[in-house]
Amino acid sequence: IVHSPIRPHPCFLLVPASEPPFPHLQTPDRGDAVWNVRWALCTRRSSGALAPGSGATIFALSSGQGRCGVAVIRTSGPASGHALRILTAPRDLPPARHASLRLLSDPRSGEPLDRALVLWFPGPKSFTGEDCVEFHVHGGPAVVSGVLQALGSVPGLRPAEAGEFTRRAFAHGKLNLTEVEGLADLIHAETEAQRRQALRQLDGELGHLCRGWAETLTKALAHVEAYIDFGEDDNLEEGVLEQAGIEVRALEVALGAHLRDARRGQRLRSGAHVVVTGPPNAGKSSLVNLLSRKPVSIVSPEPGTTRDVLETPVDLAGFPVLLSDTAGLREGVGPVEQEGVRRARERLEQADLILAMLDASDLTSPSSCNFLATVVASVGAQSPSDSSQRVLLVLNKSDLLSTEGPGPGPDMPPHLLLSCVTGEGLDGLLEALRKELAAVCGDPSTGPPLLTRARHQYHLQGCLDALGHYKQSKDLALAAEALRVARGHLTRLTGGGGTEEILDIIFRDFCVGK
Ligand SMILES: Nc1nc2c(ncn2[C@@H]2O[C@H](COP(=O)(O)OP(=O)(O)OP(=O)(O)O)[C@@H](O)[C@H]2O)c(=O)[nH]1
Ligand SMILES: [K+]
Ligand SMILES: [Mg+2]
Repeated sequence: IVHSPIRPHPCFLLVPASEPPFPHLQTPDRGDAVWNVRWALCTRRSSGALAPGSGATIFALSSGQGRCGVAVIRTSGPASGHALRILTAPRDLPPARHASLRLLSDPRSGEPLDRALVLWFPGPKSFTGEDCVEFHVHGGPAVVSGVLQALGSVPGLRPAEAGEFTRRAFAHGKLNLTEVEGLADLIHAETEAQRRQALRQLDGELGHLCRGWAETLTKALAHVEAYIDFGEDDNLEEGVLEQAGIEVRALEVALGAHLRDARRGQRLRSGAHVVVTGPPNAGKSSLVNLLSRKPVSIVSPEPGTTRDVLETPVDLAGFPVLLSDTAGLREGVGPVEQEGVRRARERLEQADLILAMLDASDLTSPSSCNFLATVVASVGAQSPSDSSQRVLLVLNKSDLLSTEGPGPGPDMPPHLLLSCVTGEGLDGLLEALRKELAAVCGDPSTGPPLLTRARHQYHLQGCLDALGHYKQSKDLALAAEALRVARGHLTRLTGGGGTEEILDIIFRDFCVGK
């Protein structure tokens, strides 16, 4: 099988020249690659096995590429059971959802391919909701390609496209859209916090929350529609409109709270911006190298060594971070360094968290005092709410304190002592970073489920705006429409639709007409 990674390029099925399953086709010359591909395309058309459409059964290597201990090959679709039977002939289907040891052989030549564990998942109790099979084979490339070729020779089977198993799971209602996103994030998670957040989303927490909110809106809509239809009717319970108003206001508060947090989940997905700043020679580059455990920046005793902004992705205490080293802040220098200072200030404005660094043995120098008075004071003065920048003051070169200076006085703002040379104070700094990053990114092990994508934020904001229209509209029909728009945003967030449930609720919640 040659599987093109470029979508939507088709996958070519190469059938061994020795065993043409279609006698009316001419056998290609061995080793003639182009011929082989053309010939395979002919057989593909003749067999109809690769016809597009969800009726097809798909197969793919689901574990990573390359040599490994065990490789997992999956199939999904109606011909899965047939394929399993053919590859494990003469044995019959194993019991459902039990690992069974089977000899796999090529259905065309009867040649043994591997002794493997096979799992049979009859639909709908499977990942995709369709009949699925898993082959746990030995992970050598020859075994894997042998089994893939054998599967490709079974009529009705074709190689899966990227993401097709998950798409089928979504189509069969096994996962909603936010869960699909969580699954994608889980596969790509690089840090612990990212993994936790993705797992929570895959578990459906965000989807669950949205469904709860959508239900509230459906109920409010049912109240309003009942009032429109049966307002004159004595049998309608009193205060239905007031009840809808109360529910909408409570929802507005909840949505507002989540939207205020909106950037946090996205930061956790794509990394928080942490910028190291300070006067020249404070040891900023030394700290960046220490935190990233690699020589990202040049360190030297010469002030003004770093000119450009140097950024490096790091895992800080389990959080994904884009760490930037910047030029030391000072005035009255040459044009190149001045440009470096300009870039440093620009980067500082984009920071989620600022690591402000000073030389602890040089706190009384003009550059230190100036830095404390301008940068640290101005950032620290902002309210420490989640939307504003956060700052950690680090006093470096603590190893020089006893010998060279008196150390920080009592009026120094809250700070951490560190020595990049001896490593003293690094644990304390990492712990402080963990706390700050948990505030910047949201702590995925505790807080409410986070909005991890701009799409989530868009729909929640759309919902909130529509609720605003609801409150403003004097006409009941327009109010009902605003609720419908609001609810549409929530259902689209989880990838759903449908309006039928409203009627159900009208008749379940009310005793209209008794
Ligand atoms: N004693 C001691 N020296 C340190 C420490 N950290 C850094 N240094 C030294 O301080 C000097 C400056 O370090 P850098 O990391 O280049 O400082 P910087 O803030 O990046 O300097 P610029 O890029 O020029 O602004 C180097 O000679 C380092 O070896 C420390 O904790 N203790
Ligand atoms: K330096
Ligand atoms: Mg530097």
